Amino acid sequence: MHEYSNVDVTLLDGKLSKDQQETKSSLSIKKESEKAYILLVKQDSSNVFKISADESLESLRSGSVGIVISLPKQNHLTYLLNFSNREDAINFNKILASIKSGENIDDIPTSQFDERTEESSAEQYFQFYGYLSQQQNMMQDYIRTSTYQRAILDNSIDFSGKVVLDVGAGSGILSFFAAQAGARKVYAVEASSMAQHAKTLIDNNHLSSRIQIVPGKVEEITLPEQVDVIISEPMGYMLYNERMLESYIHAKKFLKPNGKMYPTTGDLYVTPFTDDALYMEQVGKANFWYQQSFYGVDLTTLRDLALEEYFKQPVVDNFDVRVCLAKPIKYTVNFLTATEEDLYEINIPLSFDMTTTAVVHGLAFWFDVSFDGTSSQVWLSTGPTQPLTHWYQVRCLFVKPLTVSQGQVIKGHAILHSNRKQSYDVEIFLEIDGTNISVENTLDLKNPYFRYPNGPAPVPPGQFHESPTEQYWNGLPGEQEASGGRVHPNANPYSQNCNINNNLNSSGDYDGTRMATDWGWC
Ligand SMILES: C[S@@+](CC[C@H](N)C(=O)[O-])C[C@H]1O[C@@H](n2cnc3c(N)ncnc32)[C@H](O)[C@@H]1O
Repeated sequence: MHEYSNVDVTLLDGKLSKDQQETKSSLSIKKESEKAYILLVKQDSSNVFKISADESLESLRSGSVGIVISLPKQNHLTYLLNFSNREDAINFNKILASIKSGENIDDIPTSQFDERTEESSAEQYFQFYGYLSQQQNMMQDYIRTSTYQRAILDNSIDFSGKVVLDVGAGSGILSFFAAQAGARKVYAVEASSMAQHAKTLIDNNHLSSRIQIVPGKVEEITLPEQVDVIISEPMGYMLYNERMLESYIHAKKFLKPNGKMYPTTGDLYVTPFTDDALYMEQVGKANFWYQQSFYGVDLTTLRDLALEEYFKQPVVDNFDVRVCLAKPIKYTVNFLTATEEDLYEINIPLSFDMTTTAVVHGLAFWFDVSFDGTSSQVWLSTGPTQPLTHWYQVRCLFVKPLTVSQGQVIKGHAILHSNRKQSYDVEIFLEIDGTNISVENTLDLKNPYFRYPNGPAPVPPGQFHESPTEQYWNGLPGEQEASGGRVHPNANPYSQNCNINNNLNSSGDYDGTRMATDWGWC
């Protein structure tokens, strides 16, 4: 069934009685005995009309939220339906078009989410988020959760007495922060079975009068009122994985004019990197298939395919920022102004001035998001110079690296093509400017290689410009004075922040979305 709330209806030839002209009715398209019907129901549950939706029905968009429908079989009665938002009007019109073209109503996707998602992907995705352990994994990412709490509490002026929508509430943790900041009402929308657990937490924290769980997908639920603020944590690997940002943007149909979005902007950074160890590791794995007599079997014909397969996997881990070869390029999305369509294909033109001669093995990615509150702007960064988060950083390798000389310019692009697996195919291309020497690859962001970092990222070789032994011993306590009290030049930037103890889930499997990690406390 397809449902739309808060629809105003007007009979254009004026025959609709005053009683029938009840505003804010709910409209649905239903199937009964193999026939599709449009049903308009008033708030008191009485019917305004029930008409059969078939090929004879005529419809026309009128403005951004209006649709005129005309019923030739009923003396050309003509109604103007004004929807509460543009998305609903577009969706309703699309469904009418499908019905008129003879499509079975059961085969028509019920929402924007369904339209862009394979059923099997959605099933696995929401099953994953139904586990308490997965919610815990995110909640225990201290940098992530603390930054959200600071962003909300530092801007309590945006929340106090306000109505808030939490998109993908999970455990409800962000809804609790909104309540702590004084929100009058929070609608916590959650599509997985975690919704029930969140309700338990809300009841037990005596907040059921202020936080209301709304089970379901944000694309498919209705709310009784428009909201002042939308909060969410929709970021996946490389910012865009999971395609949940589209659900976050979709939720703007519930936002009052000039409402706020927490987070407000997302910046994806891209830069070329060099890392022989990573490159050789991937080639080494594929070289297993070079064997001519593995238990007496010749495997060699599959070696090239294996290489292709390994290099299709984006690598999720952390690295020392010195593997980066140029200042990163930034691609910004403002969630207040972006549309869902803007995220279908993300095209990032690239141009880097090489300040050193190097072998470029691929492109490195990370992201920052900002919370633009009225009192203060707060940032959450997943960059290699910042404390590690459960998003790590992501690197996409070329099968053949590119050797570039100092002073040369490399140009190209990174294009993220969305797919129906709630992820992206990542197309990367680089060319040395003024030559025809280029490299390219297309990777599958849905299937990354988790290269679990067990401690600080190693310093790239060749970074010492003084004797490391002298530096170390002169830097020991008691030697501070002798060394001029300088900070050890190769101090691990993370060691002061967090001890990260990563464990894969017990089966060692990739869990489909975010890696199962066990976050140690700082
Ligand atoms: C990354 S988790 C964040 C959970 C929680 N907000 C937090 O910060 O800890 C995303 C949550 O959004 C839910 N979700 C994803 N897409 C959704 C959608 N379209 N509608 C409703 N919930 C969704 C998932 O089930 C998951 O629990």
